[in-house]
This record gives sequence, structure tokens and C-alpha cells, in this order.
Amino acid sequence: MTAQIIDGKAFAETVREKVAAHVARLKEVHNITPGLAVVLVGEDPASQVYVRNKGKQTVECGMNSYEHKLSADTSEADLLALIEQLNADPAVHGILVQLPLPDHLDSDLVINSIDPAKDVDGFHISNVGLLGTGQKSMVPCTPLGCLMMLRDQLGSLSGLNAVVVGRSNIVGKPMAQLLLRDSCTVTIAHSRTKDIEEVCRRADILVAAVGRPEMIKGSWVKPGATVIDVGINRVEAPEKGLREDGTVKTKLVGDVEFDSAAAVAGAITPVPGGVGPMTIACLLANTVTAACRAHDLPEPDGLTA
Ligand SMILES: Nc1nc2c(c(=O)[nH]1)N[C@@H](CN(C=O)c1ccc(C(=O)N[C@@H](CCC(=O)O)C(=O)O)cc1)CN2
Repeated sequence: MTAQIIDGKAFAETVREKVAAHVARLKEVHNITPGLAVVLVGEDPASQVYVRNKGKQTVECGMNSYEHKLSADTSEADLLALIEQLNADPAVHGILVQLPLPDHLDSDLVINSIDPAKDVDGFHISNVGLLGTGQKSMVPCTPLGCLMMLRDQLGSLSGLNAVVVGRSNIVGKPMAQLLLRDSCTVTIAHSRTKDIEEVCRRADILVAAVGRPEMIKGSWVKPGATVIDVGINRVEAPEKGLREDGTVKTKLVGDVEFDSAAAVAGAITPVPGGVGPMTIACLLANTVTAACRAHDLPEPDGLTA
């Protein structure tokens, strides 16, 4: 294995330390405590874990955490009423609705009902438009985390060929916008892309965000490339044996076949322990940024795009 492993867990820790330091200053100098409201609808087990971790890390950084757990059959009207209440609450600087939402709720409608200034996920249509036109916006957490790791690894990204595999609104598209803003030559590849392996092999920066376990093989990676794996896929791992109930144990893998890619790449993020921890760290960073903007105060250095 030749690639340097980019330690997202350690990097996220440094981001959280910066957040905590800025929160302490906001409290001491301005008597402001940033507040993050997280809304969870339903009982999806993975979402419950993410929401618990968000609340815990928010408090650990010195901010206020407001958790709203709603039953899976919550009506759209009730959810929109809660968001309206949070929009109006001056103690709440950031609002996040955990995705995915149950099928009967219209995610676009719900996200677009959040005050764009409090939209710490950066998913509101106004923030999408601002990012796309190079204006100040809230930046989606996962792509922001990827960008921070890339800048830390490579310094200037200017002129590099970047290929983003995946065109989701949450990761692929905003990731491409951020790379373009850093003057990369950007290609978005997806399920219909012709010669996708060849397209990927041209990438100095390869970001995998397709949600297909180990789709991208080492033979798709340009020697020395920086590979960012956004995928979090739970797959059966017969090599780990059986659980007590007789079912096969599972493990997490990314969208990149790690061993073969690490043999070729210059640097690569692992799964777990790569992009995932940066997602929550960047959410905390966005919350401090939102609080600073709400009070017309200078934003923290190095925590925005
Ligand atoms: N409103 C949002 N919903 C969702 C987002 C989001 O950014 N905003 N992203 C994902 C889930 N997510 C945060 O919400 C998230 C995913 C993964 C991790 C993480 O730390 N993963 C670990 C592995 C965890 C495990 O063992 O399962 C890792 O990769 O090391 C954090 C946050 C969808 N919904």
C-alpha cells in the first residue's frame, strides 16, 4: 500500500477545537451562545445515531443543542409549524432536518421552509443558488469537509483535474461547485457517463459519492491521485462470522475499493474514519458561522469555504 491515509477523525477533532475556541470567545466577549436545533422524524436507526452524535458534539463544543424528535407519522403541517417556530427563535442559530424524511413528507418543501440564514445544511434553494454563483452562503457539510481535507492535503487546488462521481444535491453537485470555485477543472460523472473508468483515470482529485459499495477500483485511479471516498455502505462480512441470531455480521465500506485504490493513489480517505466525522464537525462550524452572521460579527478563520 503506497497511499497516505487521510485521517478524517483526527482532522475533525482539529475543526471541533477551532469551533470550541470561537464559541468560548463569542460567550466571553459578546455573551452569545450559538444554538443548533436538530429535527428527527421517525426512528431510522442510522439517523438516530447521527442525531445523537450531533447533539453530543454540539454540547461538547460549548453550544446549545435543541433536539426535536417527532413520530414517523408526523404531518407535513406539524413539521412546517415546528420549523416556523425555530425560524423565529433568536436562541436558535442553526436548524437541521435529518434526512431522509419518511416518504409522505416533501423534503424540498420542508428544507425550503427553513430560514436560509439558519440553514446550516446549506440545502435551501437560496443557499444552493448563492453557492452556484460564488456568493456567500451556507455550504453543505459533507462537501465542505471534503474541501477542507483536500486543501490541507494539496494546498492550492488551482488547475487540477477533479472528477466527482455522483450528482446528488447533497454531495455531488455542491462538491463540484466548491472545486470549481477553487479553480479545478471539474467533471461530474454518473451512472450514464460513457467510459467512466477512463474519465476517473484522468482525475488528480477523485471524489466518490455514488452510494455503490466499492464501485471504484484501483485500476480507475490515476497514480498519485487524491481520492476522497464519501460512500458509507453497510455490507455483509462473512469473514467476521455470525451474530448470535445466526445472521451474517456486517461492515462499512466506501464507494472505493480501498486496498486496490490505496495501492495506486497518493492519498486516500478511509471508510469509516474519513469523510464521515468531518460531516458533523462542519455542521458545528456552520452553526458558529451562522451565529456570527446573525450578530454581524467576524466569522471564524478556516471554518468556511
Ligand atoms: N440533514 C442531513 N441529513 C443527512 C446528512 C447531512 O449532512 N444532513 N448526511 C448523512 C448522514 N450524516 C449526517 O447527518 C452522517 C453520516 C456519517 C457520519 C459518520 O461519522 N460516519 C462514520 C461511520 C459511522 C457508522 O459507524 O455508521 C464514518 O464514516 O467514519 C456522520 C454523519 C445523511 N443524512
